[in-house]
Amino acid sequence: MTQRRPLIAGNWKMNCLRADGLALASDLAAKASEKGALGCDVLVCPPATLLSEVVGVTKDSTVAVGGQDCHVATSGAHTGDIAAPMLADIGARYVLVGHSERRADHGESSTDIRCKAIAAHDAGLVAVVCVGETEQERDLGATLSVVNGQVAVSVPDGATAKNTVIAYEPVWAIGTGRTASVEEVAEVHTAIRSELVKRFEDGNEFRILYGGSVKPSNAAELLALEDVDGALVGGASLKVEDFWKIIETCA
Ligand SMILES: O=C(CO)COP(=O)(O)O
Repeated sequence: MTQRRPLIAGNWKMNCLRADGLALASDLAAKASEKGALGCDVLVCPPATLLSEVVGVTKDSTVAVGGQDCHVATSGAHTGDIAAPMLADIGARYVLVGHSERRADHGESSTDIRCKAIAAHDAGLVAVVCVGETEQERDLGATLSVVNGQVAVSVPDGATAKNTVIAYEPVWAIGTGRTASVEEVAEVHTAIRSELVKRFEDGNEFRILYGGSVKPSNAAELLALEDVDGALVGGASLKVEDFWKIIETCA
C-alpha cells in the first residue's frame, strides 16, 4: 500500500483582519514548533492581504502558506488579480485553484482552472485543485460523472503527485454543517483515485483531501478512509484549538 503523508489545510477564505489572522498563524506555528514532528503536513491559506506577514510569522515552523487563487498570466493588466510567481516570490508554496466559491462567484470553468494549475506549476507552487458536485447534481445521481469530469479537465497533463493535490469538496457540505457520510466520501475518493491511476504514472501517490464541514468531531472517521489523505478545512481552521485537534488526528 502506498504511504501518502496527509495534508491538513486551512482555507481562511475572506476572513481575518490583520491582528486576528497574525495571532491565529503565530499560535499555530507555536503549537507546531512545540510539538516537533507531526504526522501530517500543515498548510494555511490566508486572504491575500495577510499572505506575506503569515509567511513571516510561520517561517521557523513546519506550517506552509498558500494563496487562495492565482491568475493564469505571470503579470500584466489584470486589476485585482494575483499572479502565481507573486505568490512564490513572497514565500507561498501552495495555491488553491478551482474552489467552488471561485467557480460560483467568478464563473471559473474547469478549463480556466487547468490553466491556473499550469501557472502554479510553472511558478514552482503546488496546485490544490478543488472539485465537487452541487446538491442538485448529487440528487440527480450525477456526482461521479461531475467530479470525474472536473478532475479530467481541471488537472493538467503535467500534474504529478509532487506538484498537485486534489481536494474533493461537495458544494452542499461547505459551510453548512452537513458533512458527507463516510460512504459518500469513500465512493468519490475511490473514483478520483481510479481516474488518477489510469491517467498518471504516479496516480497512486497523489493526495486527495476531503473538505466540507470538517471539524474535530468528524475528522478521525473521515481521515481513516483509505483514499482520504487529509482535509481542506474552512470554518474550523479559524480557531486554532479546533484546527489543531484536526491536525492531531493524524499524529
Ligand atoms: O470550503 C471549504 C474549505 O475550502 C470547507 O469549508 P467549511 O469547512 O467551512 O465547510
